[in-house]
Amino acid sequence: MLDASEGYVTEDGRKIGGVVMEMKNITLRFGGVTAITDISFDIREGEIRAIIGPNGAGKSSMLNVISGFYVPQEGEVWYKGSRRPQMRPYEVARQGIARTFQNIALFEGMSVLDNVMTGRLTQMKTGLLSQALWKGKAEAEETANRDIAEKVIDFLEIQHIRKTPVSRLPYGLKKRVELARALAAEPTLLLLDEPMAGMNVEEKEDMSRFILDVNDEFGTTIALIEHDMGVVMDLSDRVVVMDYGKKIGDGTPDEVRSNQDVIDAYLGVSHD
Ligand SMILES: Nc1ncnc2c1ncn2[C@@H]1O[C@H](COP(=O)(O)OP(=O)(O)OP(=O)(O)O)[C@@H](O)[C@H]1O
Repeated sequence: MLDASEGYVTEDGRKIGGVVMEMKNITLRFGGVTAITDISFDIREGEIRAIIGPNGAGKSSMLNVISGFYVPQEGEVWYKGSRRPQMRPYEVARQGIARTFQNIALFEGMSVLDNVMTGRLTQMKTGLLSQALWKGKAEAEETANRDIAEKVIDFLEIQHIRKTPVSRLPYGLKKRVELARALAAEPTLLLLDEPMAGMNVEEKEDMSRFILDVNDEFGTTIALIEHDMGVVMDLSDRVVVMDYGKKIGDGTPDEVRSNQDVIDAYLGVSHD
């Protein structure tokens, strides 16, 4: 089992640090529907952590609790060693948590570069008033933000489309632009909601490589939901398995693969 309090070393030699986020006994209800029942798990620094489970298991709801979009009726969210008080999603984003969405949420009429720049908004320090009063300061911040956006664009190999309106891009590239926008916020924790959904094999391979490269190059901790089991098992260091709102498995891909509850609930059935 991988539960050493100071972290662990992965099979491929990457050092995983201490706990960066901890969900403690989370219960989330929508009226009479209990989407999440008493779930606890942690996410460690530098880790790629997957949340899997059949349709309706509560995975997106859990991601929405992490990102502050939903407030659970019970339980505690701990981030960087402190209990997180109730916060609005933009405040959570300011704390270094960025996300992508299951259904692409980009500004279709805007260029790739401008979309990626919107990822900097949560990090901007200069308000409108000081922008008016201190033009120089605002310009310096704009330049710094643009530099970060360009760096991310280079890293994800989308320079050639930086001026192209998003509406003209194929699906796989839109997903990559969404990843770029999330990365532009320089997050500590990156949440990916089905990053490969709807992609062909080649696009999935590209996306997997970029996720691994982001983790490796920037040390970004990543939590992701994904249905493609091959992808999940290849990418992830540890996997949480949910079923009907409950946690039925938690461990390395090998541990999860051989867990009978998981096999019964999920792995024996095709969800593509
Ligand atoms: N906003 C909501 N209002 C009411 N019920 C909801 C809401 N969001 C989710 N649910 C319910 O909570 C349960 C968990 O849904 P959730 O979308 O979190 O599952 P999921 O594992 O992400 O599913 P999928 O793989 O299909 O995306 C489902 O029964 C769903 O109908």
